[in-house]
Amino acid sequence: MTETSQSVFAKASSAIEIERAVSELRYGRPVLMSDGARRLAVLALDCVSPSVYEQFAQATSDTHALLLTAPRASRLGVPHHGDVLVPLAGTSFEQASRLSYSLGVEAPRSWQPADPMAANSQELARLALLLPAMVIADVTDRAERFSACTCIAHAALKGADEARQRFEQVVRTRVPLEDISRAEFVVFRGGLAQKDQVAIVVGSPDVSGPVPVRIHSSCLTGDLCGSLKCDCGDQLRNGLKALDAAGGGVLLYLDQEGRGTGIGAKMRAYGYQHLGLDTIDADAELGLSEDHRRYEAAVAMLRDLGIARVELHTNNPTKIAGLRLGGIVVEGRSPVTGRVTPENQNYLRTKTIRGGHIMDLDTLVAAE
Ligand SMILES: Nc1nc2c(ncn2[C@@H]2O[C@H](COP(=O)(O)OP(=O)(O)OP(=O)(O)O)[C@@H](O)[C@H]2O)c(=O)[nH]1
Ligand SMILES: [Zn+2]
Repeated sequence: MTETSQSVFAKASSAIEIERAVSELRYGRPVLMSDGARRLAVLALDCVSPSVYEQFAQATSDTHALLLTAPRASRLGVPHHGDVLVPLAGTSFEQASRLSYSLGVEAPRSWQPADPMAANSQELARLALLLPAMVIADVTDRAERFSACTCIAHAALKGADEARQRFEQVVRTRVPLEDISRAEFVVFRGGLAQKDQVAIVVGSPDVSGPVPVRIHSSCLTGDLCGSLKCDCGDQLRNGLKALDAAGGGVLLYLDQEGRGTGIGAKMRAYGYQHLGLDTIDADAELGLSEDHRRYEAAVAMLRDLGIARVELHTNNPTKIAGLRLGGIVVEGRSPVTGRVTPENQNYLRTKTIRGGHIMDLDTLVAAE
């Protein structure tokens, strides 16, 4: 064995540190973040039981604080443009949970702007598909109480997504699909703390020219169950048909449930939408910004399939920008529409007005 091959597994890379931290947070255990001088203990409120929260409060001698992200702080009326920390001394688990994501809560009386390391802990929540409700304490002078916890370097978080976008094909095989002449599912594995991703190759696209490509974010409710609350199911099936009609293309089915926030957050947001909030404000109540999706995985999959130029099937300008950022040439755009229903009309209107989606909703409504 050479020295080089020994060292590969001897040293934890930034990506490994992050994946370990993500896993620990999901199991409700604290992680330590360090910048060399300071050590912060971080706990994801979304995953802990009241007893673990109380243990954490004790171990930090009640110096723990709650991170309120900028969207949540703004919804609560905190007069600061940015993330803030709210001291939690004497605050129960239920009170902390209400403060981080319930409706109709009063603004906290005491808060301070979050320092960059505390604020960046929300990156771990994003990767873990958890609400960014992080309980944080500076434990520099009592780090031994957390010696059993995974520790990550703060610097590891910056640029980690870009650094870890290597994807490998695992398997490629045919799947007969209704109304589609020929389809192959190509499974990719890799990325940072990500599940397997799938590219559906429809027909035999000519990769020497611009390839018709649809980037579809997973939507359990719409894709699988025919939910009327969004247009995803129609877009998925219409998208595949459009690629077939174009003589072949690729649909990237990305593991990005709830615009990259996860099914738990999406269902909480639906609960708030039933009470009258629109899709963006509902996410903001949960501390989430408008769109958490990233497109490095899409770029890597396209490159692996030999595709450098695309005709993108989307109404979402962010997807176009995401591919361009990764060096894919987007030569054109085709709209992808689904049925407009009484249940999804407000959602589509919000995406158009507040989200910048390119959609002539009035014409679509008139055509129904
Ligand atoms: N957080 C949140 N996510 C939602 C909501 N409704 C739908 N989604 C998610 O939004 C995403 C929609 O993805 P896409 O079908 O790719 O749609 P898009 O971003 O509108 O872009 P195009 O369809 O390409 O125009 C899916 O991940 C859904 O799960 C919602 O109310 N809240
Ligand atoms: Zn949907």
